[in-house]
This record gives sequence, structure tokens and C-alpha cells, in this order.
Amino acid sequence: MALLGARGSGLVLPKPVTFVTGNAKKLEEVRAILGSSIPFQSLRLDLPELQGEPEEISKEKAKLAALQVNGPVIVEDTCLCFNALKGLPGPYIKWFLQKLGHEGLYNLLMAYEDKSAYALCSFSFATGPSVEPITFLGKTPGKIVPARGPTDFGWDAMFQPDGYDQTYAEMPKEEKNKISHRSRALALVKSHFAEAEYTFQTNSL
Ligand SMILES: O=c1nc[nH]c2c1ncn2[C@H]1C[C@H](O)[C@@H](COP(=O)(O)OP(=O)(O)OP(=O)(O)O)O1
Ligand SMILES: [Mg+2]
Repeated sequence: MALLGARGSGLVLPKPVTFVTGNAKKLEEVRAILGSSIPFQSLRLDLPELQGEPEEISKEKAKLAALQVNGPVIVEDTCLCFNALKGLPGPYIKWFLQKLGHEGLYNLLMAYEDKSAYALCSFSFATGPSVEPITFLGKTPGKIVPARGPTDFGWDAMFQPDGYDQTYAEMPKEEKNKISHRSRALALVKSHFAEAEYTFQTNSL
């Protein structure tokens, strides 16, 4: 048995961590943000779009992923919450965006002066299928604007973070990755891993 990243006292996990997502853009950002800080592999799988509170959705998603992988997993669920709409579309943003497009989504706020919103990322990590996942939240406040910039990643073109005059889509990637909901949640994931000092068994020997 070989141990990867053996730093001593932490829990020994039976396999490396698998990040499960069907979204290639998320994976790209997670790779860029984590660098080599947490060794992980990825699995492209469309997990069910669940309903409920963001944290619960994320935990449930991790449980489903852990059953599939039969080992340690990390997943995330992303919400875009409009304050004028009491946090909606929230976790349902994927369907809203798919059906309405950027313009239709912007028009939802037509009747409201308040265009403020926040992006919320809920990462959940489970060490295995029978273990309760731990959740890490990252939030970035901003406002909803008519789409500006490339439209190749979700609603990036219509979210302008507070303190910036560019939308997520207009910013250089490194800039988004410094302040994004995803990077804020991942900072907590990194701290957790640094404290937990997990070691991973491999089957190489
Ligand atoms: O940083 C982001 N900037 C812009 N758009 C984003 C971002 N992050 C997620 N998104 C989009 C993808 C999906 O339309 C919805 C979240 O839904 P969500 O279920 O979390 O993502 P998904 O189904 O694409 O991938 P997954 O397989 O990990 O569930 O917001
Ligand atoms: Mg999804």
C-alpha cells in the first residue's frame, strides 16, 4: 500500500478525492483555483438537479456522488440569487437560464429597481457513501446587468461583482478566480484539507 501526500496524523482515505460534475467550465475553474493544493481526479457525471435549500442540495448531491464513486467525493452546487426575488432563481438558475436566456433573465427584474444579487457556491465533501458530507459556502455580492462579454459560461456575462465595473465574463479569468463565489468556498475547502491532513491509499503497490 502506498500513501500519497503522507503528512502524518490525518484520516486515511481509501482513494483519491473525485470531483464530480457535468460542467467542464466549473472543472476548469476548480483546477485553476486549487492548483496542486488538493490532489483530485474528476468524473464527468450529470447528477440530478435537486430542490431545496442550497446547503441541503449540495449535501444530497455529495451523497449521490459518493454512492456512484464508492469513495471520497467533492461536488458543488451554484446558485444565482436575486435579492428583489427573495433569493430566486437560486438553485434553479440552470433551468431559468436555459429557458429564458440572458435577456429573459434580466427582464425578470424589470419591475424592480433593486438589481442586486449574489452568487453562491456550496461545496460538499464526503469521505465515502456512508459518511455525512461537510459543506463549505462561498458568496460574492454583485448586481444583474444586461449581458456583457463572452457568453460561454452560464450567467457570467450578466453578473457584475460589487466593486468592479466588469462582469465576471469580461474579467480576466485570474481576476474572477480571486473574488468568485467558487474561490471563496474553495478557500474554506483548502483550510479544511490543510487541517485534516488526509492521506490517500493507492493501489499501486
Ligand atoms: O461561476 C459561474 N458563472 C456563471 N455560471 C455558472 C457558474 N457556476 C455555475 N454556473 C451555471 C451553470 C448552471 O447553469 C448553473 C448552476 O447549476 P449547477 O447544478 O450548480 O451546475 P451544472 O448542472 O452545470 O453542473 P453540475 O454537474 O456540477 O451540477 O449556473
Ligand atoms: Mg447541476
